[in-house]
Amino acid sequence: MRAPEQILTAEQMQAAEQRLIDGGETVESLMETAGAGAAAYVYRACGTRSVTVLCGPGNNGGDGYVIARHLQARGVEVQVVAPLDPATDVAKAARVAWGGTPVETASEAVFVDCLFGTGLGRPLDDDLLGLLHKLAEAHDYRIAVDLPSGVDSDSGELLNDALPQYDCTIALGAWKFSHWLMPAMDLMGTRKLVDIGVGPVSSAAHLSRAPKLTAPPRDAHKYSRGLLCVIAGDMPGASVLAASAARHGGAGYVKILAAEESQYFTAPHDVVIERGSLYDLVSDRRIDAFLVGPGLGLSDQARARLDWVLACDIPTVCDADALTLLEPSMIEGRDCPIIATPHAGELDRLANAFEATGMDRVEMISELAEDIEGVLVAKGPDTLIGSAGSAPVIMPPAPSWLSTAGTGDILAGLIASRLATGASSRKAAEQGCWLHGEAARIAGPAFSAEQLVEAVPAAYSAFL
Ligand SMILES: NC(=O)C1=CN([C@@H]2O[C@H](COP(=O)(O)OP(=O)(O)OC[C@H]3O[C@@H](n4cnc5c(N)ncnc54)[C@H](OP(=O)(O)O)[C@@H]3O)[C@@H](O)[C@H]2O)[C@H](O)CC1
Ligand SMILES: [K+]
Repeated sequence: MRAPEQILTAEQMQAAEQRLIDGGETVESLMETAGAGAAAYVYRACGTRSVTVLCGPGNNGGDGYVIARHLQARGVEVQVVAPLDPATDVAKAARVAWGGTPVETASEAVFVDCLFGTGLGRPLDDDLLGLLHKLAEAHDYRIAVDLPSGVDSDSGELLNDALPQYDCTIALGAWKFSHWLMPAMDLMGTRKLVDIGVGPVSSAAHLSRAPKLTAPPRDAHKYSRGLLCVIAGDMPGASVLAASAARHGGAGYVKILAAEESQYFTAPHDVVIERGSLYDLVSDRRIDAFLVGPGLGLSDQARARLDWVLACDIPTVCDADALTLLEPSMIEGRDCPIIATPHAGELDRLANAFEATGMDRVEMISELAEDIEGVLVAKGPDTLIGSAGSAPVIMPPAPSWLSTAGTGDILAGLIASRLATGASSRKAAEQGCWLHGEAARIAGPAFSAEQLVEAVPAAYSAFL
């Protein structure tokens, strides 16, 4: 069984390679499969346009010699630039099998970067970086094999300040984290994956798969579909926006719970505003989920409201100000999960509050999910979802137009709505993110938060 969405660390990739070799493959056969698969992608993208392959000293370079040989066999004119001789036996053999003579530099149509892959251990030195840029600039179509040279495979960090932008990146065997994490993600261009027989790796991270949502059963009613209560605070506008979005996320009934003395505000007619003491309002046994945080404020009253909601031990989404106020003591003794939806700044604050510091972002998200005994949605251009006891999930990139005020409130509302329908906390988080990203695609360029909300029903139908 293939696992095309799994995302492997360099170490997991090596172990998977070793299992294939233990199962009868050889490094040579793996490199041949990888190189032939990559050459097929290059040929499909570029036909017989002339190609320059930059080969490094390791097996990424080895791939490059295999690619050069396969392209030449298809009648493509190929130059190889090899600033460093092959250091591994299999790469040396690949170079011999290619049989050509490398050139110092070249200026053709297509550039194929096989300088470094998952074995990059340190920043490129100035000579190599200069050559990489010079070749990239001398070609009008740029392909990176396995990874753009200069990125760190596991973290998505760039080991050199400025690296070339690619039109296409061909991953070998499995996705690596840097294919889907910023800033490396931005260099990739379109991403392709060459299957070399790597099977499922237990506990591997994976790309989130589009959800399959359903219509309510025939005998459904608003309570059976789920009652979500959004807690209003000092700035009710954010909770109104979250509640407006939640109406379209699957829950059958959305209310806003507001303190008696809070400022007057309005909401769409199909969102009920209940005013009164929170103690009384949250005691309704029909409540299936809470959303607390959007517009909550950071006052003592806000902290008290958060404390009380968490003490109810009902599935709860904590967003925005609730993440600034959240302390470990507030979730002690809870059985029901919480879903935290921090942006980068709130993530750092949570990491300090829960002492999950000194680790890279992927580890931190998994650690924090364990600490809050729930799910953590680390929002960004590369959204990562960590959940207690499970491997991390990475969301496919969503439109950059989401970088506008209010879209965080909307995401929180959609996740909370999914939670109210009875979806598990991890599924609710993924489904909410999918609805959010699809609504953004449907809303098109330069949408406002309100237009994003209006696009959610069409987004929902995309997953039915
Ligand atoms: N995973 C698979 O299924 C397959 C992967 N393939 C390809 O193999 C590479 C990984 O190969 P590896 O040799 O481990 O790594 P690299 O090719 O990236 O290069 C490592 C060599 O480069 C040297 N190195 C590292 N950093 C630098 C640097 N900044 N400057 C100069 N030299 C550097 C390193 O030597 P050290 O000095 O660090 O000891 C290594 O010599 C993978 O990405 C795939 O492309 C297989 O082809 C097939 C299957
Ligand atoms: K490369």
